[in-house]
Amino acid sequence: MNESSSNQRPEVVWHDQSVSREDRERQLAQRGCVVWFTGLSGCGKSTIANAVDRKLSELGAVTTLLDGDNIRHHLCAGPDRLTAEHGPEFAERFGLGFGAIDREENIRRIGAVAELFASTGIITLTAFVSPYARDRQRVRQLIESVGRGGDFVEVFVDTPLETCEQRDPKGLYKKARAGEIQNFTGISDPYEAPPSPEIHLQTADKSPEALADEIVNYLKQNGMLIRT
Ligand SMILES: Nc1ncnc2c1ncn2[C@@H]1O[C@H](COP(=O)(O)OS(=O)(=O)O)[C@@H](OP(=O)(O)O)[C@H]1O
Ligand SMILES: Nc1ncnc2c1ncn2[C@@H]1O[C@H](COP(=O)(O)OP(=O)(O)O)[C@@H](O)[C@H]1O
Repeated sequence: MNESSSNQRPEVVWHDQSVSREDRERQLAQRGCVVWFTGLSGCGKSTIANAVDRKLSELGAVTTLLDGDNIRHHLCAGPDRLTAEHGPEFAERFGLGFGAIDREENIRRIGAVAELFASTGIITLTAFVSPYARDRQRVRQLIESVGRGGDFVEVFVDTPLETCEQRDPKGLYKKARAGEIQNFTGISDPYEAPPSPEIHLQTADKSPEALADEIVNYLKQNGMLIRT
């Protein structure tokens, strides 16, 4: 792949690497891809993604899991986490919150990291609310333009808001309803459901294990796991 045409600055030039993606995928006996979970807070993204990760690992696949709460500790930390070490100006510039532009940058960074993993032949699972269709579409474009069509597998974890709010494992819905958290997805901020995800998980009355099996079967059927 040659990205020099997309560079804005001529002094920054794309450098092809000597071990190709195909070499790495042959070695791993799998196809690098991004399995992108999206849905409301509490819909089950982390639980199902962890179950998929474990099942794939048991099948001998090489995987990684990027999970919202963890990524917001470091790569996409908020201003509060950055101030002590980097100072207020840096924290203000690079720290991310939950406004629309902050979420856009959050998803852009994660998309770029996911692309790096997928290009190394790794089955990359991501679990982010990612409420905006345009942000997810941009990641899809990146993954598929650097890799191949079908490398971006969007998984809509479709759990009704009422169920998520009943679960409320972190007490965030309660705080959002009380006005203590602003821009809370589903309460005071939008969630744009994917119109045509590769996998639409209707979670009602299904266990995380059963839902994870649906995803593993999709990956097997679509040639991501060459050894099985
Ligand atoms: N305002 C607001 N809206 C939504 N979610 C919030 C908010 N504030 C904090 N949280 C907690 O942060 C987790 C979502 O982070 P993400 O990085 O996945 O969000 S996003 O993709 O940028 O929209 C989300 O994690 P999950 O519950 O695992 O989805 C919440 O625990
Ligand atoms: N299919 C399911 N059925 C019942 N409970 C579930 C299911 N999936 C997740 N849960 C529970 O819902 C809560 C939120 O799940 P979690 O994976 O943390 O959601 P998210 O990552 O989308 O915020 C957890 O307590 C989890 O055990």
